[in-house]
Amino acid sequence: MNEHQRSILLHSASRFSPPPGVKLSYGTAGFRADASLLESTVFRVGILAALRSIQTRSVTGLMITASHNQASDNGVKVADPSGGMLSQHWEPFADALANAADPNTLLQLMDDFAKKENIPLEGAYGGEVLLARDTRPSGIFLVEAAKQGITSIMGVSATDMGVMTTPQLHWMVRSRNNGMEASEHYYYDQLSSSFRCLMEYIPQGNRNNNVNDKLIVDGSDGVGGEKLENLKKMLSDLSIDVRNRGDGVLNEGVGADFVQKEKVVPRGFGPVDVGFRCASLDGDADRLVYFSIQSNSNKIVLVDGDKILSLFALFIKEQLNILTEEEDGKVNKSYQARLGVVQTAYANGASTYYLKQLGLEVVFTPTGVKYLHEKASEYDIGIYFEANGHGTILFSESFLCWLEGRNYELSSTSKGSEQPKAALRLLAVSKLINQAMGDSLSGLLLVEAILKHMGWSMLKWNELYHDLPSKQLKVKVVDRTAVSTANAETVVVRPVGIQDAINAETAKYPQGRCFIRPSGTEDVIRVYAEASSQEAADSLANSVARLVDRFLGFNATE
Ligand SMILES: CC(=O)N[C@H]1[C@@H](OP(=O)(O)O)O[C@H](CO)[C@@H](O)[C@@H]1O
Ligand SMILES: [Mg+2]
Repeated sequence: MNEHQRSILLHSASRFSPPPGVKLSYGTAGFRADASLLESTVFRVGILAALRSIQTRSVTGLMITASHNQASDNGVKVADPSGGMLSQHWEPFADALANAADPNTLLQLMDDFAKKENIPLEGAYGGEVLLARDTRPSGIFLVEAAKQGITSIMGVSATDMGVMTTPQLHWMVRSRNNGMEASEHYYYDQLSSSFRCLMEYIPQGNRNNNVNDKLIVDGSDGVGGEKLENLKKMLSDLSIDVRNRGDGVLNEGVGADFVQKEKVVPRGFGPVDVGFRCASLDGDADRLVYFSIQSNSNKIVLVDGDKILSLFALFIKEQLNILTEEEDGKVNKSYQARLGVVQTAYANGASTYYLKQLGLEVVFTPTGVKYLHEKASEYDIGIYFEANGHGTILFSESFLCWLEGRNYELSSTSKGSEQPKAALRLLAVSKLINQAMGDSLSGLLLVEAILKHMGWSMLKWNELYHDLPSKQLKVKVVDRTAVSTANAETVVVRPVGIQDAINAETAKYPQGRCFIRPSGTEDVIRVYAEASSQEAADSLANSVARLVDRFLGFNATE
């Protein structure tokens, strides 16, 4: 890098020293920590996003959020030009940048990386980073640190999009790079118009089925509530009551993570809501779960990401079947779309069984949406979801091209039949559902449209299959990196011996399944267990947690 660039960087980096003794890692979802520790990290991620923009000659994104974590935490992550997560091969560089002890080390790292990756640092190529934050107050000063980082790279500008949901920011990055308008208005417009299109093609018999029509949404006191309020104004076919819009404490006793893990009624909901369809978003609105409240109790019936995935898969499969069937019942061989479903080991075993029974191809990846997203993008239509409610449907370019053509053909030859409607429905889904990442707002509209299409109540949807009882625990250990896993995190390869012990324990339980893995966002080992009864799942999880403690705990005996 030239002297001018060096001096700009040395000057700005000297104002953002990393907190001593703190080692951060990019993890499953970027850097996360107590907000007071993050200023230098965010500054450096600003540099990273700027370099990525120069290298790819495209717009990148920087999002400041700690999602479902407590309000005092914050975090930062980069959106790649596609709108997806930062390319995995940049993560070690992200770690090194964040942990560089002083400005000179930082510059040396940048020099080496820029050489290796062929990134010109002389300001010859302009770049741009879109940045946004969630509603955390600490986001205000962290955005400033990010801007300093971005603009300390010559030729790169920072465009502050303000307070946005994480999926909105990723959507905007993707749109900009596809040459489309990236405004928030256009985002709402695309979602609401494709939703209207889906409603228009609802089968006749189900149009006026108004049972339990109101949807009540818990906004987790985060960014999603307000955004949903805005979106709502553009929808006429849906009655939505938005609660927890930001007056209470973010993520405290509310939100998708709380509802999914605790399976109890979130704050702001009560007995008057029994019988209604309810949904929870998380703090940055990239997760969605549904639930209903059981009468006279604090308990809920949870309809999680696995069931949203199942509903989507069923609908997509139905539309594909209509579209590829010839009038006389034979299958049209012109295009056999590859439909794939992607889950993680946390998916309830009953959902996997159900999806396979439907004849779908189901594959597994490690936890973290970057892995699921990548896998799903290998299909013509790839549907992925984590049980916690993060997921989306990806459509390949070649499939969309074929679909556009088929739609054109059908609109002139088969007017009025189901086939053109199926093509239009699939095209509408591809516009409604966020192609950059899981998005609770677009996911919610698609769930609502499909329930209307099927004429189903939430109860009927929930009856698709019955979840196997499960239990999740966290165990604090001396060093969670001592655990390494294989086969999409279902088998522990290190420390030696623990997997045999887990197997022996699991074998004692009918329909037992259990795995452990180090969390990518918290300093814990997670234990997941499933069995034929809740007592059995609890007991299996507890015994395996004890095993983890024996092998890796503070008084380890193995
Ligand atoms: C069991 C669980 O819910 N794990 C979550 C959690 O990751 P961990 O690596 O398990 O901490 O946060 C991730 C980011 O939000 C999310 O992708 C993932 O599904
Ligand atoms: Mg989130």
